[in-house]
Amino acid sequence: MHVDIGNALASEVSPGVSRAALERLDDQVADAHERIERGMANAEHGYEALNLPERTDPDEISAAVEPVADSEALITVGIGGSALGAATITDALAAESDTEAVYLDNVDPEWVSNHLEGLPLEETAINVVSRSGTTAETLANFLVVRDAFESAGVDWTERTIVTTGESGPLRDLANRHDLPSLKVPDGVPGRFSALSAVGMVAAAVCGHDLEALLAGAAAERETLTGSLFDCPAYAYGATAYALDQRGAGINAMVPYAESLETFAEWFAQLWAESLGKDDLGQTPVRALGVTDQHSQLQLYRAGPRDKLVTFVSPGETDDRPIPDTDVEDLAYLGDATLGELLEAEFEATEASLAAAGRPNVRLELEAVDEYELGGLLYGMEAACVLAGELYGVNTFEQPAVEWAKKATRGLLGGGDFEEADAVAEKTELRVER
Ligand SMILES: O=P(O)(O)OC[C@H]1O[C@H](O)[C@H](O)[C@@H](O)[C@@H]1O
Repeated sequence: MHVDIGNALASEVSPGVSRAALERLDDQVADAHERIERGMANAEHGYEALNLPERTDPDEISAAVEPVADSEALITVGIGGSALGAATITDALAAESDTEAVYLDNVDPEWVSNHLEGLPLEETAINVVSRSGTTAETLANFLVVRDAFESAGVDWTERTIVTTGESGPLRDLANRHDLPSLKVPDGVPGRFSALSAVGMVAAAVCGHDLEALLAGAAAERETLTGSLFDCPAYAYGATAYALDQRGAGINAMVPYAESLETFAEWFAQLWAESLGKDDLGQTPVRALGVTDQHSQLQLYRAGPRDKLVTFVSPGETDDRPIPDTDVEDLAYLGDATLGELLEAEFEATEASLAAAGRPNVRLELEAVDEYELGGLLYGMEAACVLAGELYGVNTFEQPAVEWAKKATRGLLGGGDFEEADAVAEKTELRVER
């Protein structure tokens, strides 16, 4: 991954960060890097995630998925960090796989039923992922999926792989049915676990190259040094932090490839859950080039100066010529390809923001393949850990998410939680038709 922060400089945009300020920030980056290296060396909670390129064993994952390796479809049941990393990888590489990868993260009943109805269950694998093994949405969806397999006369125990923590209800279930199971590595929070079994079981079932994913991540790990000027990941994390400090409290992630749309979702969880605490943090927004040029660009170029736009350039992609036409005004299109049009729109949009003095940063991939994806995921995780150090927040916890979880359990009779009482105490000011 390369990063270009030229359009974040104060000489070009506002808010922007001056070269002198970046130099000063680099001292803080050096201190943060020392802290990060120490955390990695001591396998501390969270920091341990940055050791995954060396710790993850691709052979263990390949062996676990062996019985279902050639499945026509794969249902991954998980949510948040237990789904988005896997989905980012398999969505990005979908064109290279014959396996249809489906993710059941939501519990919208109609949506779940629609997904299950179209699948050839006797040729479908189930990948259940939950670090805690207790997440209501995941466990509920798994029970629904199991039931659908049983109703279709398919033995789900032959087709299921479990990835979970050392203990918990899902671990018990895996043991009881003797299911192939993998462990969520210790010290790795869900949103930092894409490069472990959590994200890579789905990739393995879909036939992707796990070693290349890890090699790309390992190459990015090699760039982690004490200076943002030598490390793309730190350059991104430090620039995003500095811009937030100067008023760009929103970070719009805009990949210029359909295949990377899920990456923006993964990034949103990483950035929001890791940095959104103590009244601090930068709000991630998901967008897609070129589509959202025609819906959101107006705001990004002319709205409040509270945004950083992060572009992701996918590098080399398959191309398709635009057929010639005898309509004179459209003749210029016939000389181009769809890829050239996409690239021109990307460069034009980037320039249009810079010309309006709006900060933007470019993440560059050479291609959307395993190696580059491994580097992108690792690089953004390292950027996030660095940003967390600069903000001074606890990057690896998410206490605010727990409140609604408890309230939900309380409402469903799953225990006595005072949070559930607050639901009944809601203030109403209804406007009725
Ligand atoms: O993997 P699980 O324990 O099922 O957790 C899944 C997700 O749910 C939680 O609410 C957390 O906020 C996320 O960080 C986590 O990734």
